[in-house]
Formats: sequence, C-alpha cells, structure tokens
Amino acid sequence: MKKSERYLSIYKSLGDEVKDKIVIATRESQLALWQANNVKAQLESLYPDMKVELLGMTTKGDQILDSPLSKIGGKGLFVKELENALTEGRADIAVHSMKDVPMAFPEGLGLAVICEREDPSDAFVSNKVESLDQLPSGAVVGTSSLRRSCQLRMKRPDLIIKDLRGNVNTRLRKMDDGEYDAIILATAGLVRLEMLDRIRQRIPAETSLPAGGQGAMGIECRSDDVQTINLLAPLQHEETAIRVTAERAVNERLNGGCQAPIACFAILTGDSIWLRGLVGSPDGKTMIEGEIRGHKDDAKSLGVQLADDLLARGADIILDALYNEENSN
Ligand SMILES: NCc1[nH]cc(CCC(=O)O)c1CC(=O)O
Repeated sequence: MKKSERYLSIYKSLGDEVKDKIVIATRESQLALWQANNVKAQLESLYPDMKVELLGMTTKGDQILDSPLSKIGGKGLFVKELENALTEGRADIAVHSMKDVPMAFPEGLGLAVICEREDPSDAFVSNKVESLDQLPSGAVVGTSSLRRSCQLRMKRPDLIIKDLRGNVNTRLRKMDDGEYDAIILATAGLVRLEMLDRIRQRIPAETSLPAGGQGAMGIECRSDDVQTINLLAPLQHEETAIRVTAERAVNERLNGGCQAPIACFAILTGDSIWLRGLVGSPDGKTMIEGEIRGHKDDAKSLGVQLADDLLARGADIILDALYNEENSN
C-alpha cells in the first residue's frame, strides 16, 4: 500500500469522528500564501472530501518595516499571531518557512511535519551584473541578514552593505528603483514565486552558507490534535526532516533564535550527514567555521557537537558580544 493510501485508510477508519475542514493560518505575503496554498493543494489531493481554508493574518513582523528585525524582537514576530490562532482554535495548522520558526514552541503547540526542501541556497539578484564576483568595488548590496552580510563582508570587504527589509516583492522593487546594485534573497522564495529569471547566480554554499532550515516548509499544529497530526503525516519528507533537525540543533545550542550571524547546512548522502556551520562577527572580520560528519540517526547530537566546537573556538565571544548589545538596546 502506498504511504498516502495507508494514511487515508487510517483517516477513514475514524468514521464519523473525522473532521471535514482544516483551517490554515497564514501570513499574507505572496510567499506565505504560496506556501499555504501548496499545503492546501496537497491536503485536498490526499483527502478529496476535506475542505481546506486559509485564514490570512498580518503579523507584527509585517507591520514594522522601518527597523532592522534584530532590533525589534527577531523572527518570532512573524509566527506569534499564527500560533495564537492555533492555540485559540481559530485555525488547525500554520505553514512556516523553517528558517523563521523559533526553536521553542509555545506550550501545547509543536511541529507536525517538515516538507520537501526547495533549493536551500542564497540567490544573487542584480540588474547590473551576472555574479557576485563581477560587482565592482563600492557597489551597494542589500540584505538585512547578519548571516548574509558577515559572509559577504568576509569575501568582499570592498562592497557596501545596506539594510533591506520587506517581503520579496518589496525588496525587488527597491533594487529596481536603483537603491541597490544587487540584493541577496533565498533562492527558494524566488523559485516558488516563479521569478527564476531574477536569479543571476545561485551562490554556492562555500561562498554563502545557508541558514538552518532555509528552503524547507514546516507545519505546526496543536500537540493534542492527533487527527490533524495523522492527516499531515504523508507530507513529511524524511531526508529534509533529518537535515533540518541537524541544522536546528546547531541554532538551538548557539541560542540562535534572534537574527544571529549563524549559518548551518546539512547534506545527506545515504545514511551519512555532512553538517557545516559558521558564526561570523557582523563586521566580517572574524569567522569561526566548522564541520562534522556522522550517521543520520544522530542528526541532533551532531548539531550540538558542531555548535560546541564552534563555541570552543571563539563563537562564544562573538555571540556574547551580540547578545549583550541587543539587551542594552
Ligand atoms: N527571512 C524571510 C524569509 N523566510 C523564508 C524565506 C525564503 C523561503 C525559504 O527559506 O524557505 C525568506 C525570504 C528570504 O530570505 O529571501
């Protein structure tokens, strides 16, 4: 029996008890809506009798556009409203970009599944040149991610990095208006929004190591909602889940919930994980890099070990300085 059929039969065996509707809480950016609609379509094809509805909401992170994210409370700002909708029963599931999901979940909520990953790389986007290497000295590059800017500064100290906020369309418009010579975005977002023509270069991991979870979607629901958890199970992509588990363990150990200059990226070959990570100082002058290999069953502990190795080699000093600065703001 196919995996999807097995779950369908579990679902049907619940008889009259089955729910006939799933409500998805989602942000209303184009990318969030694409992701929610993608999950909606997958659920509808698995369960043709099920109604799947979207509940659109605006989060604090969408409203406050004029300050760097790291100064106003970090990524959690994008998920809190969605989580409240779950807790209060106004919605059954929330679809997230895994890189925006904080490590700890509110009581009563948890991650049900991690879906198949899109290209996890960072994309180089420009109307002027074809690649990062072609940017002239003094060119202005837009990103508000400390992870992207510290790696960029390390390789190209001659570039000027300028903050850039807003959803994908806003960021592209600002570049088109001439405020930036180039910007860095997640490849996955551009692929999903069918803006492949915007991608000049998929930046290799050696040049810009991705953020933990980048390119993967995760689905959150109430931990006691067994029925929804069963319904979601076929959407789990095991390889992606293992990779993202290793990556998130690094972030968790480094306390990387805030917008820290932390990158971590796992590749799975057969049963073996190759996990790379780095912590950079925001000025791009120091970078602590590391890697570890091991068995996929040890995804989480490999992540913790790599994080401990980075901390022991100086990441602790970089992160302490950053966290202290944040607390004093
Ligand atoms: N920080 C916002 C965000 N969260 C997820 C994505 C892209 C999609 C993904 O990583 O799955 C983006 C946009 C970007 O970084 O360019």
